[in-house]
Amino acid sequence: MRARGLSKRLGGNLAVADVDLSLDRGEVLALLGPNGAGKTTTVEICEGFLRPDDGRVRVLGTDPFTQGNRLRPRIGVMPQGGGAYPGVRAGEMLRLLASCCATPLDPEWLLATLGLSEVRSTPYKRLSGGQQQRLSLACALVGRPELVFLDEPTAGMDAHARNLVWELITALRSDGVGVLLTTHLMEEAETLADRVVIVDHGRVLAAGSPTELTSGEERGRELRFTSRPGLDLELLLAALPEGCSAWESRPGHYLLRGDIDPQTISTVTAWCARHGVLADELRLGRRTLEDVFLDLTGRELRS
Ligand SMILES: Nc1ncnc2c1ncn2[C@@H]1O[C@H](COP(=O)(O)OP(=O)(O)OP(=O)(O)O)[C@@H](O)[C@H]1O
Repeated sequence: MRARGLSKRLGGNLAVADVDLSLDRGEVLALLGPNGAGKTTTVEICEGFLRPDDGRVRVLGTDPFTQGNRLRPRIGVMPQGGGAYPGVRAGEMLRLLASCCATPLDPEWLLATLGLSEVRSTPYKRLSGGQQQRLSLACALVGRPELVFLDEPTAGMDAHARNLVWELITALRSDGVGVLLTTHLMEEAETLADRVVIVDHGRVLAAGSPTELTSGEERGRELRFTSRPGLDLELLLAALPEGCSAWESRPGHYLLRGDIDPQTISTVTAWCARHGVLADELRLGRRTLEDVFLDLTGRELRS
């Protein structure tokens, strides 16, 4: 899949602004961003449900909007919120879909893999939110798609169900399926994705593998901690070795970058002691995707 310069205006808002994406077979691409970032709109353009105002997208060699009939049998779509006739039973729905596909997966196998065997005879409306989500995923996969679009695939799931879904997505990748998923969970993007595209307000803020986004040799290590806002960093900076930088990334959140060794940590805690405050949540290591988002926008991903 290749998309270049996608833009879409919805209700006066620029929901998607000049977005580039690419996804190969056997690859997981995560669109990571907070609510309203434009993830669903971008995915719906790639699925062919929305026509972009600008830009071009090709999915499996087709234009998804004008050649949807050719494309649909080859892709799987798990929309946000799912949706089905309320009285239909889980197994019945999956078998019905399987009967429309040329070479379907075994519905019973899919139900078992997603932990749904025991609710195969339960009407859709009586399934929990997480079970409805998993059934929606099973429906997206039953036709053995070459490429799948998963919009917030684990939203509302408990940890056990989420792990089942993560394992299945990993297995899809091993089978050569391309997976485009949206998420606002950085753990999900970090665990599953080969490449992550961070979006906010419809725009791509950063793109790369989780390692590229979170490390980068030039950045060195990072030390983060929280404390009282507005601490005077002058004394700390003077005591730090050359090449270290320190700043308050947002009120009460302090960040040090550079060649951080045990002495640096001792300097930081001594500086805190001089201010009569505790260095809370002191954390040394590489950045998380959450940190990347915070550094780019000054906001938390979940906000
Ligand atoms: N049909 C619509 N009419 C007007 N504005 C819309 C419409 N659909 C979405 N928007 C707006 O477009 C922007 C992007 O929405 P979109 O649903 O693509 O974001 P998202 O990243 O998927 O968010 P979420 O995680 O909440 O689903 C938001 O500002 C949203 O309010």
